[in-house]
Amino acid sequence: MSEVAGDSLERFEDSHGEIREAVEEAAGLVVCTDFDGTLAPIEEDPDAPEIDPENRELLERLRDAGDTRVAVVSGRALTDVRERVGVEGIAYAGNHGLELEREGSVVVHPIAKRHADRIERICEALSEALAGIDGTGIEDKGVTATIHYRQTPDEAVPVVREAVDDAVERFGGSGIEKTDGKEIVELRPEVRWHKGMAVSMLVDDHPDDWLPIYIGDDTTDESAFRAVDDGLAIYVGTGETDAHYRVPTQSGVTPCLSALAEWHAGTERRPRADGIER
Ligand SMILES: O=P(O)(O)OC[C@H]1O[C@H](O[C@H]2O[C@H](CO)[C@@H](O)[C@H](O)[C@H]2O)[C@H](O)[C@@H](O)[C@@H]1O
Repeated sequence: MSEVAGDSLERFEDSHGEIREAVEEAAGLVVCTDFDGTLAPIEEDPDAPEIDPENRELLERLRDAGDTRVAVVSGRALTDVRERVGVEGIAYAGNHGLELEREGSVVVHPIAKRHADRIERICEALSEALAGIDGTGIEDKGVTATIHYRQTPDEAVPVVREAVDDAVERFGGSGIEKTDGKEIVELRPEVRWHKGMAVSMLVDDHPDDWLPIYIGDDTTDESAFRAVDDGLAIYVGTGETDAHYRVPTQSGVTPCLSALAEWHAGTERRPRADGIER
């Protein structure tokens, strides 16, 4: 991973020349983006985030540009992220890729589905165990769950984490694993599947000369950055990352999407190898 401060990771805004060239040389774009902290700012209340309206318009513009695939790839449940983004005719991945909607049809990872009842039991146990701890939230997302402690008093955070460990031990068996995110602990089935694999599936739907792009801000986005290693991986933030470029803050995502849309729109379409008009 590259350490951002003072290392070789270039800012998106300082690299317009090379990024524009990559976009203009590509026959098409597969633009995948994370939701929380990327399309929408991080909020104290996990239920509060709304997509920045300009980002919604830019996703629509990219969708309509021709020779593009747009996808939102989120840790939220599929139905939740689809509603928050509100753009029709694009792909969505929910629950870190365990749920994938392409061309209107939804596939849920079959092993993850089988573990959903364990996730439910853990959430129920945690609702009781954490009822007295102000500011702690449990988000049951079906095949995964998120325990939020952003608004929990600092001294109570270890208590929350311990309660999560206990509940997983009692009801999760060996099938449930824990991961950390931004002021959250997430519980998910122990299956070899992550955002990067969902992104690879989306990219593989398209010819090799299309440019894969991923924009994200959190640890779970790192697998997706690696999945687009031959394209553009854009990290939102100032931490360590495997991405190629960074925008330091969420507000930098709009100019980034806007530049990609503008450069792609200005690209002269090459004739397709199969002779079909683009
Ligand atoms: O993959 P993402 O779309 O980035 O989703 C990751 C998690 O995002 C949400 O939690 C985060 O955002 C909340 C609202 O800004 C914030 O309160 C929380 O502290 C963050 O961790 C969401 O609630 C989770 O389900 C997602 O897994």
